[in-house]
Amino acid sequence: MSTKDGNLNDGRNVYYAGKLVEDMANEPVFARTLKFVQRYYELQEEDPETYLYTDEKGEKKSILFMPTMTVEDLAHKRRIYEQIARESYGFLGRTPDFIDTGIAILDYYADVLGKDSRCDYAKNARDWAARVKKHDLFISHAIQNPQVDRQKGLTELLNEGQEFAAVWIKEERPDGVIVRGAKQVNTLAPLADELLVFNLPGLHKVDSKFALAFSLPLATKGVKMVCRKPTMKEGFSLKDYPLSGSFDEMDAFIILDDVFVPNENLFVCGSVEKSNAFFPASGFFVHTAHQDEVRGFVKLEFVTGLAVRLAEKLGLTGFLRVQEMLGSLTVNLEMIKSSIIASEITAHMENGVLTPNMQVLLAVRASLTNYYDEALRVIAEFASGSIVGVPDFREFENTDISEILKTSMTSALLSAEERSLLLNLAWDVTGESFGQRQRTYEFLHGGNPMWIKNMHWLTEDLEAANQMLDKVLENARIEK
Ligand SMILES: Cc1cc2nc3c(=O)[nH]c(=O)nc-3n(C[C@H](O)[C@H](O)[C@H](O)COP(=O)(O)OP(=O)(O)OC[C@H]3O[C@@H](n4cnc5c(N)ncnc54)[C@H](O)[C@@H]3O)c2cc1C
Repeated sequence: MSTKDGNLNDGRNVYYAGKLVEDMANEPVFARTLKFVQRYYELQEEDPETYLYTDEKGEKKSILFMPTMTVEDLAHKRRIYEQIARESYGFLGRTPDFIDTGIAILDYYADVLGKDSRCDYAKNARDWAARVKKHDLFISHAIQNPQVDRQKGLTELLNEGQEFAAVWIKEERPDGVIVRGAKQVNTLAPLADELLVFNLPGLHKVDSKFALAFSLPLATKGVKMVCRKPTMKEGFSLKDYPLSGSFDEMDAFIILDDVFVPNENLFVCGSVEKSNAFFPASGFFVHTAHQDEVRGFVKLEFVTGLAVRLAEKLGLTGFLRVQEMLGSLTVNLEMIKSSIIASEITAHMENGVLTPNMQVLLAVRASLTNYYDEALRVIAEFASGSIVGVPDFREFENTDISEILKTSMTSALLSAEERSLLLNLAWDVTGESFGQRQRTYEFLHGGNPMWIKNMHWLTEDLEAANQMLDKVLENARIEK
């Protein structure tokens, strides 16, 4: 049973539309998206030269598991991320390649996890990475805690009786721990093989009960995934909903209801210091960011292309204001493309792995949120009221109205049906719940932009700026 095989009826507890899902394949919202997630595996069969590599044991593995040693390795992986993202036009954010990037280098970073009297966490992480690579498992990740009260610490909340404000160690046993709690959103978890649970940095000394990182199969007893409402519209064709008809990237609220985590699945247990180190010091943060920004670039490319297409087909390109708006979008796109390449060229060796420049990737992440929004605003403005004047596509087959409808909606640039298709695509991206979820995703999935910017200025190299400032101030000071 695995994502790769597509048989997900392994006893996992997925709650959707008010009931426990009996057969995942019978729910279109899962089945249709799964097909696109599985493209990741199909590409390996279709083009093994590009999508596989030979590891140190001489075994063929997904190229995503290849540790990056040279700038060309990073560039090669970028091209792979791009191709995988193009399968969903960038609208599936958490395809298997995202966590694969961290698994690829975990061997090199695992020592940071150390060991204690319970177990050897570094070995656990290495064994897990080897298993994930061998079976090419799809790992979903759950980091962010439910938004209960961000002004209070986790221990304080637990003492107040909030058992689901985060995931905590309820009971310690010689062979493992019982954990309880929740994570607020986990994208594509219902379709994955395993769940990787960990914390962002920020635990306090008193929070040792919350200091955890572990992975579990989704069918583990006590793991409950409660899905949000669908954005996919059933009963309509792709002509009406070209994107939302295919790519509902389901998000779920994760409940861990007294779940047993065996020692061998633990990567952190009880150490606040290790929990705070897990994301940045395991290499996951930076390597997943490389994949994530490339995927974001593909999506930005898609919406930029859509804006240009709309301007052309709706006869808007003669207006100076429209030309400036389009230029702004293509400038944004070029900035993102070049910056991703810059993050590779300015990479550095870390723990024996060539690691992209995080400062550049964070700049991309912070900018993408704004650039994506800008493209959406341009699309909405260009498509204007036309976007909500598009009929149900079935009207084009309705003999009562079809002829006059086609005549009245056709322009010199577009037939009625082509015009409706294009506007439906624009509506999917800007207006539909699908588009709104995608917008929220771009704004928040990589962390609150507030924190990204906070991190960025604190770590920016401003030495040259400071030297100039010192010089100009000194010159002014010494003037007689
Ligand atoms: C569509 C979507 C998919 C996602 N998928 C995943 C996933 O698969 N796995 C996963 O782990 N996460 C996922 N996320 C969660 C994502 O990681 C978080 O939403 C994101 O990190 C923001 O955190 P938050 O929602 O807890 O907001 P918070 O950081 O709590 O921010 C909420 C508000 O409170 C303010 N605030 C919070 N703390 C402070 C403070 N200390 N000081 C001042 N102001 C503060 C913020 O400015 C903001 O206005 C997803 C999110 C979205 C929207």
